Amino acid sequence: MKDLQALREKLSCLDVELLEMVARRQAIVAEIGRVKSSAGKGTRDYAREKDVLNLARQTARRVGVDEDIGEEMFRLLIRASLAAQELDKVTSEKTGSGKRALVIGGAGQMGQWFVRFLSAQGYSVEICDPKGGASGYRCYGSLGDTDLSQDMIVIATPIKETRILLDELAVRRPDGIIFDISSLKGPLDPALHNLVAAGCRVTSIHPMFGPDTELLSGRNVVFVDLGVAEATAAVRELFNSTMAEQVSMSLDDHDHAMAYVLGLSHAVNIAFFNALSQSGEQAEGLAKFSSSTFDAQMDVASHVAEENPYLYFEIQSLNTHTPRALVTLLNAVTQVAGRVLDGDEKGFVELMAQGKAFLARRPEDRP
Ligand SMILES: O=C(O)C(=O)C[C@]1(C(=O)O)C=C[C@@H](O)C=C1
Repeated sequence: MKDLQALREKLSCLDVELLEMVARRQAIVAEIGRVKSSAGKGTRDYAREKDVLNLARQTARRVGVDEDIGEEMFRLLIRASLAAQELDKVTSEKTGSGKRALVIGGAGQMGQWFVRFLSAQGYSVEICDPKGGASGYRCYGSLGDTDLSQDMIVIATPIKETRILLDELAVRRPDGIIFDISSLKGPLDPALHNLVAAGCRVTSIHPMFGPDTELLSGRNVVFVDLGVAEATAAVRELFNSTMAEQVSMSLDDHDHAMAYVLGLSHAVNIAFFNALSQSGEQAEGLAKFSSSTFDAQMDVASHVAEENPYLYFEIQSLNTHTPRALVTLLNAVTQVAGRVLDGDEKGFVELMAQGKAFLARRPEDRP
């Protein structure tokens, strides 16, 4: 027993040293970030990352550590480097210095993300939300309480509410740049164009990431330009100091894509956990025999089950492209069932081959 305690104490000392070394690494990484930034270089350097990971694998092999563990550790460290360098860049560029921003729906999850993001850029952020705002921010209970004199107005509210707010803004015609972050654009089409017609500087974006996201590398922000180039350029500028991929799309192409990217993937997961819950099986029981595929699918499904069901219903029901996506899903399930129940091995293998060929076309460099 004494030996065990002595060994654990030795191990704890090493763990502390390991973390001290991580801190030293991060200090150097911060310096590298500033050097790259002042030389006008991008934050991410894939070639260098490859070298870092190769060195990690080689060293792991030499010292008798599993190579995958060596690589995993350094992937994690690189992610931490990128997140720190990105935040440093966003904060140091101070794009919003001396300017005011209003986040409507600033108490919601994505609203809070924008409050933090704009504050980091140096904006003086105000919140409009009946639920109140975070402490330290000026807060309005309703749109009627502010004179809308802010330089930037973000609308981060549910889709139906956004439509009403856009109509109100079209009447009041604020001077600032206006943008919404809704998951669907079709339901907002008339209201957005109303604002354009009213002479407002408005654009529409869709951040393709959740409110917990800290690092924008590998994440997409979709821009739906409404013909007011100045507004789109101003909102693009907000993301220029980040590593987010800026993607342009028309309003209809956006909703068409979202019927699959959001609608189909949500529906598959909702169907999956409901099939399980209606099967009579117990989650605890299944967990005992779970396979890696089942665990991975359960993780995604659990994530979906935690999301806001009202928002998820809006994403399904307000998209005119949803019926097509859902019918495609029904057909696909029917096909799988048909080939299995008919004992059609050749057909089943063909289905899997088709899917494999489709998936092989995904780009490799995802975060
Ligand atoms: O070498 C750099 O440019 C770094 O910023 C350091 C580092 C790393 O953590 O090793 C981080 C991000 C880059 O994409 C590559 C490597």
